[in-house]
Amino acid sequence: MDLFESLTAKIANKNYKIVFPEGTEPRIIGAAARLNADRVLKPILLGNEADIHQIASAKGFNLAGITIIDPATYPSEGFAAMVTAFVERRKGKATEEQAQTILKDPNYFGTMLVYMDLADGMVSGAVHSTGDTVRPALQIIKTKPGVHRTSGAFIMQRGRDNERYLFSDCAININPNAQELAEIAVESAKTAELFDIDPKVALLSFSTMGSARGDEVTKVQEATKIAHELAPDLAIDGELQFDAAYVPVVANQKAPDSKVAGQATVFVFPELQSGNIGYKIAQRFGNFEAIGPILQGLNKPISDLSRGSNEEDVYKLAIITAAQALQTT
Ligand SMILES: CC(C)(COP(=O)(O)OP(=O)(O)OC[C@H]1O[C@@H](n2cnc3c(N)ncnc32)[C@H](O)[C@@H]1OP(=O)(O)O)[C@@H](O)C(=O)NCCC(=O)NCCS
Ligand SMILES: CC(=O)OP(=O)(O)O
Repeated sequence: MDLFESLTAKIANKNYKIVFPEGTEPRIIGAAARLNADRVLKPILLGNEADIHQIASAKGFNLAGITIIDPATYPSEGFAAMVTAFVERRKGKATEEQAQTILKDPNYFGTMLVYMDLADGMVSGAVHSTGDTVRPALQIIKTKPGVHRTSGAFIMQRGRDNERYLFSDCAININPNAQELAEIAVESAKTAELFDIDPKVALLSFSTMGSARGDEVTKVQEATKIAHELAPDLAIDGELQFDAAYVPVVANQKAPDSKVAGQATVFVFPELQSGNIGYKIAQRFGNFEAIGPILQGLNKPISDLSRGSNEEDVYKLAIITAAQALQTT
């Protein structure tokens, strides 16, 4: 079964509420209208109601039954409760006065709806940068016990036979150290399983099993060792060049003893430059559909779109976000 058919079946009838802070963006409105019409989930659009309806009617989108919340006119009691919850969560890092201003930002407002269980997940980033989209989640939702860093994974899929992989971290950690990279690898395996990918995890480098030297290579070697300690039962190996990880004949030559080389399904990049560039090359040259970034390791699901996303990407990432909610509700 197609991944999205199977995820849609899993979340059907759960009525998950997914909040979209960029409620006046046509790609968001279009995706929300479809998600609502398909009865996949309950979208909440943030923004000025008149503006949203005007854009929807110009584009022919039907918003009947969709909740619209305008943070500017949110009931004062509800806003006061939000301010109190935010100040308490930030523990001395924001005053009440600062909170009043911060919570006017739609990404903070939407994240607070999730934190306060008024929504089950959030999808944003079609207009905002990743930093502006995820910072509220890092500060408010925070990571699950035992996870130190959230990271951003992409499901990469292509073709009718559902060729599907996971790439990470393509979104968050600019230069993770060995410990952080190991944790990203282990979290990525869990994300892969959630989306029906059998995790065989390759820690990528420009070196395969010591073929080159340098601090960058040592970091990946150390991360592989730590990842083995963190998850001894996981199929995980490194350091591997991409061809050694992906192409069986190259794997035979470069890493003949590896149980991952040549058959990797989860590709962990050594730092963000290569991760972000790598997924976009596979997407734009390789015709892979890139769904994400899916934020891993957070207490509740928050997803960050690429600003290059289209309506279909928004639709699919909302389904992924609701599917993550299955794990947390
Ligand atoms: C994600 C990012 C915005 C966070 O940067 P930042 O806001 O400057 O982070 P700070 O160091 O000020 O930390 C802010 C808070 O987030 C937390 N945090 C930062 N990075 C985190 C991570 N990876 N996981 C979990 N928490 C994190 C900090 O602990 C801090 O929490 P606190 O305020 O409760 O103490 C930054 O790492 C970044 O810009 N990454 C690249 C994003 C990007 O452009 N990607 C490419 C396109 S997808
Ligand atoms: C994930 C990503 O690269 O996001 P953007 O294209 O918005 O920078």
